Amino acid sequence: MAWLSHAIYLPPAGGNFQVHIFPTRDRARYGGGFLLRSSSSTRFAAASAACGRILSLSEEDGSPIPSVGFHRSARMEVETYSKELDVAVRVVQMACSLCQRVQNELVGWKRDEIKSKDDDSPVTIADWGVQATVSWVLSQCFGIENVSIVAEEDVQTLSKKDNTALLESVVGTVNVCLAEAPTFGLKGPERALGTKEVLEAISRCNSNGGPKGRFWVLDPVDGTLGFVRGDQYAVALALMEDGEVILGVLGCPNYPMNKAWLNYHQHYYRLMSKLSPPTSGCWHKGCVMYAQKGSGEAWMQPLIHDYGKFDWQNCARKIQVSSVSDPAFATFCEPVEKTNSSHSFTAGLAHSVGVRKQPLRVYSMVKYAAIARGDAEIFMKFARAGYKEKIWDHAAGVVIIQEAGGVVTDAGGRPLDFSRGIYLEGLDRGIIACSGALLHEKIIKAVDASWDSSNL
Ligand SMILES: Nc1ncnc2c1ncn2[C@@H]1O[C@H](COP(=O)(O)OS(=O)(=O)O)[C@@H](OP(=O)(O)O)[C@H]1O
Ligand SMILES: [Mg+2]
Ligand SMILES: [Mg+2]
Ligand SMILES: [Mg+2]
Repeated sequence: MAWLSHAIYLPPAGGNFQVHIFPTRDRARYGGGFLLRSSSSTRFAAASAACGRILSLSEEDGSPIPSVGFHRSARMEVETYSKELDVAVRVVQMACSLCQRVQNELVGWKRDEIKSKDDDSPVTIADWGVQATVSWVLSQCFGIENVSIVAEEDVQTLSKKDNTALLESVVGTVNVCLAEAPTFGLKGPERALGTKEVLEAISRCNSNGGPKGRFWVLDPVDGTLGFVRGDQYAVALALMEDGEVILGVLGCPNYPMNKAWLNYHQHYYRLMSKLSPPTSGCWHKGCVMYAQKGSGEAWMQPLIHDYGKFDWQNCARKIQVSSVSDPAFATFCEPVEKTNSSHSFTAGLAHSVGVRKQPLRVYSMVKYAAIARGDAEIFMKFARAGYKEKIWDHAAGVVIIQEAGGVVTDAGGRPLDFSRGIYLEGLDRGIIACSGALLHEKIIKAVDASWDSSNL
């Protein structure tokens, strides 16, 4: 925890600058928090990035700051998350490397290595492997007693007697990945983990979330269906504090830094690797996006295979949502599977607001990534009645879109509530993410106009 005193922040490296504080009325974007503005616009980025979540604000004499107005001088208690963000980005990079290795071996997979869960959704070595790896690394970096994780997978299937070969594969995959930790600037285990330790690491992710305290939210492989089909998927890690998403990191191993390579990627997979990749080096490496709430910035870096040789902060580039606000030129994306979201309802909505392009159907939170970096303008998801959205399917993506300048709410225009356990309780009808407020408002109105006549 750090203090911003008299509106002058002294960064650890020295130097100082003024920070002006504005209460924000933009609840959908900032959840009613405070915005920081430095006295010089060039310093704004540094100021907001340097400041973490604001815990309290008061006048110099300690009296509370009124809720409106402009403050030149204030005391500000902030929580900084630089270590958490650094570790989260590195471990997501490691997890992407694990997934790529497993996906590349996919062709040789036996069917029994892809398991079906009770809801018939698939789960693989990569899902368990990433969950074990992230859990182990976070515990190692922050202390086992300080780490609480809400995550998708459990050990039920893996612990069954007839799945010992599968469990062995998971343990092997985790150990190969953890052995790489030093190349990502992280500490690996002194000796390979045993079966018990891997199972423990997976099962430790048993937090139920909620409105208080700090916990991580992990979807080890989001879009497992896309993953097993050789298509898009994401590794999603978020940090929550007192019910708010503070950090979001999204690893997208098949989503190239440059959109132009995406078509190539799809073509490449369709032809089952009969093509040789383009010569431009890292086309296939995918990307990792990340953002810290309230910073007003979102970043993207390529998948990196050797952190030791890489100055990752310098190879990151800032991302921003698209500036297109005319629906006629907008692209809307949605889930691939129509069982996950009503394609007919969104087609009607798109038509009624004047969207002309065909929907971009993409597996996983790569849809959030597409909005955050301006490859698409609208994301809509309307699950069937009775389905409850889980926080790990959205947390990381939401904060990244918001910090890249976009808007994410439910269909009633309210922010998604991540504070009520593992589900997005109280979600009104569906999820709408847009690059800007204008498009967002149009979609919300269109939902209201057509909801009653829908079968949802
Ligand atoms: N019935 C139903 N309705 C809505 N959502 C569901 C449903 N079943 C599953 N899921 C969750 O959807 C995650 C994948 O969502 P997507 O939006 O990427 O859908 S799709 O794969 O593109 O069709 C997927 O995440 P992963 O399990 O991590 O792949 C699920 O949590
Ligand atoms: Mg799943
Ligand atoms: Mg998921
Ligand atoms: Mg998953």
